[in-house]
Amino acid sequence: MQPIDTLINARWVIPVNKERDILENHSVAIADGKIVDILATNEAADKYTAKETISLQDQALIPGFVNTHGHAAMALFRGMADDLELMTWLNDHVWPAEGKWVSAEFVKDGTLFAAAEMIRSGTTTFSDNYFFAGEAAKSVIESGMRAQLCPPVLDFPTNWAQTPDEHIDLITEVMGEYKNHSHVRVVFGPHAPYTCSDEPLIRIKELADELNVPVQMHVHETQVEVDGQIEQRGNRPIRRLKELGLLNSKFQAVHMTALSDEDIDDIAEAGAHVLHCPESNLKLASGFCPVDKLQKRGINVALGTDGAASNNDLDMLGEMRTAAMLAKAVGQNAVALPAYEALAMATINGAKALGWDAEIGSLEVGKCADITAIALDDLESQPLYDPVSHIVYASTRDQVKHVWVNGKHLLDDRNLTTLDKNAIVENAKQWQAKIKG
Ligand SMILES: CSC[C@H]1O[C@@H](n2cnc3c(O)ncnc32)[C@H](O)[C@@H]1O
Ligand SMILES: [Zn+2]
Repeated sequence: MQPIDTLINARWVIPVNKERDILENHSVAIADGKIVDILATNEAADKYTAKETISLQDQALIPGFVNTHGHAAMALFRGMADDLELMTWLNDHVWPAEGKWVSAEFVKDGTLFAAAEMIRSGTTTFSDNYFFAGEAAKSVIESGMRAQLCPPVLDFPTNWAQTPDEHIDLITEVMGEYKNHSHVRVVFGPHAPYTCSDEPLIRIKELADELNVPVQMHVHETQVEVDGQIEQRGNRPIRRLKELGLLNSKFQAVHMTALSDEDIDDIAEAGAHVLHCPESNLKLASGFCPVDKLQKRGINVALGTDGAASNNDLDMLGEMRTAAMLAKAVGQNAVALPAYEALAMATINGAKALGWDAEIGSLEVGKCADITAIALDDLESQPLYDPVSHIVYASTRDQVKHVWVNGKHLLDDRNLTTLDKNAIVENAKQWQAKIKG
């Protein structure tokens, strides 16, 4: 008998591996935060003595969701400015509000608030494109989640820094603090082609190469952006980034609508990743990312919610369903993005996009035990022919019952173990009262 920390028995284990397996009546054995075995439940009891055994009847274990793009602390602006197109939303509402309210305290509180929502909807790793990254990092660690932090660089002053160089210096400082951290990675997050001139982008490219870190950026969010950049700089945004040397296999391009065939060639040749945020794109009427076309060119497409101020939730189950539906509509092809591929987009593709796939993104021996359990026992999940179909097309986040990160139980039968839900709700209400004035 081999000693382990945790044995989870489940009706289904969906590893999201290359074989696209669905394993029935299987168990996941965990020791030192890692998956050490996945085996039939009737064999597990004879092989392992676990400090803790958890049996989940009619629940499915999947890899924790990887939310590849968002602005966590903006959860405190949820519902503040709805039903607007991107530039009106940013210029007339979001940027003025950020100028008034964003601070170290706002980011600490907002990131904890967002982390609580993400854990309760099955996300184990997220990417955060926001200011005061040092504060965000502390909240990530408190929550027990993993995060890629990509603090922004903009041409204009923000509450975090006055100049592009000051933004970059602050980013490299936080990067140094969290070098080799197991749960936090810090990368560059230049905001967008229309807010970043060549000079800071060239400096970011040089530093990213030197430090071997990714770059994440909003690119081709709308047709208006593309047309404006052609007029202002004589180039399409993706081509400009290629010419500046930024487009490579560590580049994470958020949104990617309004794409020409040449844009797709540029992304495919570079091996860059596309971070698709379907609900934010729909709500801001930004445009459509041609997911099916990109995947057929071998481009890795991952999934993100964007911030709760434009989505308006941080729910990867909902995002996955929307992505699967929208891919069919945009591709005019009902076969586009089938259920298992949508699940892969929300898990292993996200891990690949963040360069974290050696450790997370699938349930495989040797990987970290970042696991989400979804209940499929209630009326809404019957009859059940295929658990993956139900997870993608017929499940809601209240069905997320358990979440583990690195083997640590962060959500236990829908109760947060690292965060105080009532205190977080109270704190969010206080921010709302202040912001509303
Ligand atoms: C890059 S982080 C800081 C910056 O980005 C703004 N932002 C939030 N959501 C979006 C979006 O969908 N497109 C462009 N910019 C966005 C956020 O408010 C911050 O100012
Ligand atoms: Zn965004």
